Formats: sequence, C-alpha cells, structure tokens
Amino acid sequence: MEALKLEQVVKQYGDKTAVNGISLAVGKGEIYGLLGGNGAGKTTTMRMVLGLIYPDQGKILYNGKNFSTELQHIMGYLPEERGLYPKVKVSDQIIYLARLRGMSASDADESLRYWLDRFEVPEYYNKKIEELSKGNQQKMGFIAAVVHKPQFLILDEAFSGLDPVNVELLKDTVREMRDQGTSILFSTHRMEHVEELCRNITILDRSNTVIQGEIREIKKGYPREEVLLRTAAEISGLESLAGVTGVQRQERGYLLKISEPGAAQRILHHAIGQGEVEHFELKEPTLNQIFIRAVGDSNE
Ligand SMILES: Nc1ncnc2c1ncn2[C@@H]1O[C@H](COP(=O)(O)OP(=O)(O)OP(=O)(O)O)[C@@H](O)[C@H]1O
Repeated sequence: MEALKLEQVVKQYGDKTAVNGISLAVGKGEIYGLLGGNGAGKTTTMRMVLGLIYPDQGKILYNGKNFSTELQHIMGYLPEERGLYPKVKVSDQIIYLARLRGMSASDADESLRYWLDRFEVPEYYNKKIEELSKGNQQKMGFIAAVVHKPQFLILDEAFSGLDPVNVELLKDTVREMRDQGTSILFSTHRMEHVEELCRNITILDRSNTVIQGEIREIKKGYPREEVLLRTAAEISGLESLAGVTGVQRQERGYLLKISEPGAAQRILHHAIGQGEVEHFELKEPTLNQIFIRAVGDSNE
C-alpha cells in the first residue's frame, strides 16, 4: 500500500483553481519529486498534505487512512521560506517543536544533539538563529523538520543556500532517511537534484498535472536530439550533414543537435573518417530539458 495517496485533489481560492485534480502515490521509503513552474500549485499541494488547508474535492490518504491530528506527530516539513524565529535559541525552538510533535524533552534534546553533531556544528545549540549564516539557518530548518523522526517528510527547496559540500551532506541524509522507511515529498526547481534523488515525479503547470511517472520511462518518450562527440581532431563539414541542425565546438570535441536519429550514424562515420573518436554518445534528454519543453509547450 502507498504511504501517501492523493486522488483527484482540487483546491480553489475563490475563482482561482490553485490545484486542479492532482493524483499521485508515494511509496513507503520513496523520495517523490513534486515539480512545477512558479505558481503551479506545489506549495498548495504540500499544505494540503500537511493538513494545514483542506481540499475542496478529492482525497488524501496516509497509509490508507484519512487525515487526523495525530498524523501531525509523524509529519515533518521544511518550508521554502525560513520558518524559524530569528531571535530564539536553536535548542529552545527545535526542542519546543519536537515536543509539540509528541517527543519527550530528553528525547528531543538527544535527537537535536545527534543532528548538530552530524552536521558538525554542536556549538549552535546555544546560538540564536539570527546569528547563523543563511546556509546554516537552512540546516537548522532541516533539523527542525526531522528532529522527531517523521514518517512523512515534505521538503521544499531543501538545499537552497547551501554550499556544494553541505548539499552532498544533506542529500546523503535524505537518502538515509528514505532507506529507513521515511516517505518524502521533494519539491525543487533544481532538476539535477531530482534526477539524483527521485524515481517518480509529477510536473505541474498552472494547477494541472502535465507529466507524471518514473523519470526513466518519461525520458524514453522523448527523442534523443543531442550527440556528444569527443575527439582531439578538427572535424570539418559536420554542419553540412543531413539531419544536423546545430554544431557547438567544445573543449575537446563537439556537441551536435540533430533532427532525426539517422543523423547520429552519419556523424559517427564522418568523424571516424577524419580522426580518432574517443567518445560518442547519443544523449538522452535531461529532466531540465523535459521540464522546459513540457511547461513551455503548455504555456503556448
Ligand atoms: N492564499 C491564497 N489565496 C489566493 N490564491 C492563492 C493563495 N495561495 C496560492 N494562491 C494561488 O494559487 C496558485 C498556486 O500557488 P502555489 O503557491 O501553490 O504555487 P507554487 O507551485 O508553490 O509556486 P512557486 O514555485 O512560485 O512557489 C497561484 O496562482 C497562487 O497565486
């Protein structure tokens, strides 16, 4: 059974339909990507899953059951905008939040210290949020979302403001929580993070679902339109080959745009005739390209 299931969920604000019949299912121990352009309906969907606002139509089920207030004890939320009070000490507010979700003071304290050690910042225990840098405030927001060991975790732009080392640290943490059975709804505009972490995704555009499914399968539905050719040789005449619509010189080789699959073979034969080919690849589209195409198309 799915840990989290949305069936034809609709949310309206007056005349404005913010979410227009979204259905999706997140497995136990799965990281699910909820994507979409600005104003597409992601935050509204996340807020409904959290029980902060109610759907006008449709159903949201948690392990097959309807929402109940006890669920708030097993949900964690990292909002996009910082949710912690700047003037309050890290320990005071994170322990307070953990206690609201049913943890004892001593368990909350132990869990907070574990996470501060894990992020190699035990000294933040006594610091006020406003004394920390933006990236470190983000880490404290993450700790606030996971301190009570949630079964459902909602992460909205979880890596924003973090340096590359901390992004990796947080990614590892998210994968570890997934492996321990936490179901994670992961929302971001950074498609490369989605490719690394999620198997299934939904892309929303102006309140409608425009793409849904397993990333691997979605990619199969798109033509391969780029060829990467690595070679130290100068290859002349590439732009004149049939089906080649663009040639970009790169540090060591060429990136070509093609309009039909046969062009890839022509490029390879042509290049071999002029020098040694070190690497040849018919590239599958990136999620970023798919996103731009889907959201761009539907905006037309
Ligand atoms: N409280 C509200 N009252 C009226 N309209 C709202 C309210 N909250 C959101 N909306 C509208 O609903 C739509 C979806 O907004 P939402 O915040 O869910 O988008 P989003 O996908 O999270 O966007 P972003 O990526 O920009 O954060 C938008 O058109 C927005 O203006």
